[in-house]
Amino acid sequence: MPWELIIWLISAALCVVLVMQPMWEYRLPRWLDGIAWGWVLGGYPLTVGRMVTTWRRLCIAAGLSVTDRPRHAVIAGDLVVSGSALRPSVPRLGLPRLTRAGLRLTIRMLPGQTPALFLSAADAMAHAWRVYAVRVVSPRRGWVTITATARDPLAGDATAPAAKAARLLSAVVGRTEDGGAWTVDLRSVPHWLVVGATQSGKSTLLASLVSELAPQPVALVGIDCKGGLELSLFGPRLSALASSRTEAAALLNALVVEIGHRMAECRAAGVRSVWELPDGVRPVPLVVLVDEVAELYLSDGSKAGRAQVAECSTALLRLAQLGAALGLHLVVAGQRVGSELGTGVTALRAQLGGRICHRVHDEQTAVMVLGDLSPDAVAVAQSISEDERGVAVATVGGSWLRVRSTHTTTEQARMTALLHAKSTPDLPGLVHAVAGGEDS
Ligand SMILES: Nc1ncnc2c1ncn2[C@@H]1O[C@H](COP(=O)(O)OP(=O)(O)OP(=O)(O)O)[C@@H](O)[C@H]1O
Repeated sequence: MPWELIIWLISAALCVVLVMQPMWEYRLPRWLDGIAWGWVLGGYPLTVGRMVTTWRRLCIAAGLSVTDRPRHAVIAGDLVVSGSALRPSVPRLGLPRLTRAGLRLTIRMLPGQTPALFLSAADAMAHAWRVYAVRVVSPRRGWVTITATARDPLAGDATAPAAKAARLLSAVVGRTEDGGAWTVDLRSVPHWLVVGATQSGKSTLLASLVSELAPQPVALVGIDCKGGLELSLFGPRLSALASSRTEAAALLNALVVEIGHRMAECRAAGVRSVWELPDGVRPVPLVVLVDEVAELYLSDGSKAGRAQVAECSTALLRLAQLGAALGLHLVVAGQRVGSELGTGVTALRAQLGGRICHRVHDEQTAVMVLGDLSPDAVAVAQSISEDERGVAVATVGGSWLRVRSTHTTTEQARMTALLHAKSTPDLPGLVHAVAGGEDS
């Protein structure tokens, strides 16, 4: 049977299966819910066909080919002809593996090639394969992983795929561009920095995070120097809330004292972290949410103001440096975290290993958030438009991904906080510190 006929028969069979989708889809097991069958049965085979047929031409046109022959040849005596070899080598196309929203393949680079070459060819690949976007990362030396996304999975209403956080301090806060659940896991990455212009979706992300952490046995502590406007929504589920810089300084100092106690406990038990303490003895994990961090660093110029900024800055830095092993986690949000706020904020930023960058106004902000960990993500963060609220670039498992938070409304956040108010751990030391700060 000629190949053409086999391909035609397979295509016809796939078309019939697609047309009959309503008749068989409801019989499928639940774990197959939400699969884009149009992509699986139609788009995926077509895209693989395009990849196979265009790969060689694409590599040559996009500069991904190499030639192992010399660029000139001696024809006779001192007559030399130079030029490009007629048949350059191209990297071997790996096996395209199906994902929920597209496909992924791994390619071994040829000697002398660098990931930057493939990175700059990403747009050409998306064009040749007619997919929404292509992303290239290099998980290990000599290899690149190419992820093609069929359509933008972050467009439209952003509800996270039905997934449950697997363990304590981990929260499913939205979805990723490859169609999976976006999980912020504070046990793997203890501290996070969330940056974005006004109305980009920072508070909504914090609301999703709090909604996920609220049912867990953790203490949530808020610092919101915008008068508590944002975080007071979660009031019933917060163990303490500071709504001015004076209160914040008092609360941060009380947290430093708390981690001092935890350190002493660990030392007495001969362990290196609270996670090694037995269940009944281990202190409750603390998650400190800071909204608009710049407010902690901006002083009115007075001596007292400067002293308070220094106090907050030192305390936050100590918490970031020592907190992870002692069950204290920071989630710090703001519009900018530049060096204009002082050296303290730069030192703090270096301690916040998890980064989430929403839409930003300028390149420097994106560089500040992602430049040191994922320089190739800077341009992607800058391309987030005003309409893409809640869309961000986030560091995920040593790499980065475009993500979108679950759209948690003010009302939903308030209800969740009320519902789980009973699980709020009592931390009188922190509450007294805030009250003391309020009085002074
Ligand atoms: N994931 C999302 N999906 C849909 N809409 C969203 C999403 N995230 C945020 N929004 C919408 O964007 C708007 C701004 O969101 P949000 O208040 O979280 O931004 P922000 O960065 O905290 O702003 P500000 O700094 O001014 O407080 C809200 O109207 C919200 O409903």
